[in-house]
Amino acid sequence: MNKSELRKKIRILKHSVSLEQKKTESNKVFSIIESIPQFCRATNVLLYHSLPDEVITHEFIQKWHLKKNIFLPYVDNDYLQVRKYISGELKTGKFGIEEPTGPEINNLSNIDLVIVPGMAFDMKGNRLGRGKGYYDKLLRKMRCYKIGVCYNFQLLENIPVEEHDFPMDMVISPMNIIMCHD
Ligand SMILES: Nc1nc2c(c(=O)[nH]1)N(C=O)[C@@H](CNc1ccc(C(=O)N[C@@H](CCC(=O)O)C(=O)O)cc1)CN2
Ligand SMILES: Nc1ncnc2c1ncn2[C@@H]1O[C@H](COP(=O)(O)OP(=O)(O)OP(=O)(O)O)[C@@H](O)[C@H]1O
Repeated sequence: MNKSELRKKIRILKHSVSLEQKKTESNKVFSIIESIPQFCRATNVLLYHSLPDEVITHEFIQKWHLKKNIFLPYVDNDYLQVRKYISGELKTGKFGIEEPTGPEINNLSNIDLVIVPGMAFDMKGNRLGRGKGYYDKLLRKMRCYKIGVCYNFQLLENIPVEEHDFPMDMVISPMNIIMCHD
């Protein structure tokens, strides 16, 4: 199956999960994240503000934003830029995503951990995104630990990989913790 066929398949599967189920599964994913050392020792965490079909981050952002520095991406033409999340300071951007309006950071090397959404991930840490290449371009500029998060049905044995795709170090679903490097 190629990338666009896979996206179609995942989109259909996403409709079979209720909001209640999504909330329960998202809580599981983020309680796993709270237990892993890469999160515990991180000061600066790049998260995402979830869309309705993604692992839900809203409560997690609220819970942690005063204890750690939480950063969120925003779409700037063909690239993602990063801003610090400040409570309540969000504005709907391109694609209907709530984006931060706080101070912009240029130095991505200060980010300790990035938590990445995806349409699907595989056991090697490969990621299938929404097909715009935004995260691929951002992640290759970042040296820090990268965790992909998804629901169980989004974790696949293999997904097609292209040269520009950037792999995760770990993938977490409610039922699986995949360490992607040997
Ligand atoms: N919550 C969240 N924030 C994110 C991303 C994401 O995937 N999730 N991004 C990850 O890159 C960036 C935004 N990229 C996005 C790219 C496409 C679509 C989207 O809705 N695409 C439609 C098709 C729209 C079109 O082609 O015009 C779709 O998937 O149905 C959304 C976000 C930055 N912020
Ligand atoms: N590092 C890069 N530099 C330039 N173009 C890139 C880069 N990475 C990806 N692209 C372009 O982005 C397009 C979409 O790539 P792909 O289908 O892998 O996106 P994706 O990872 O699924 O999406 P996203 O990262 O936005 O969630 C491709 O046509 C590719 O040419």
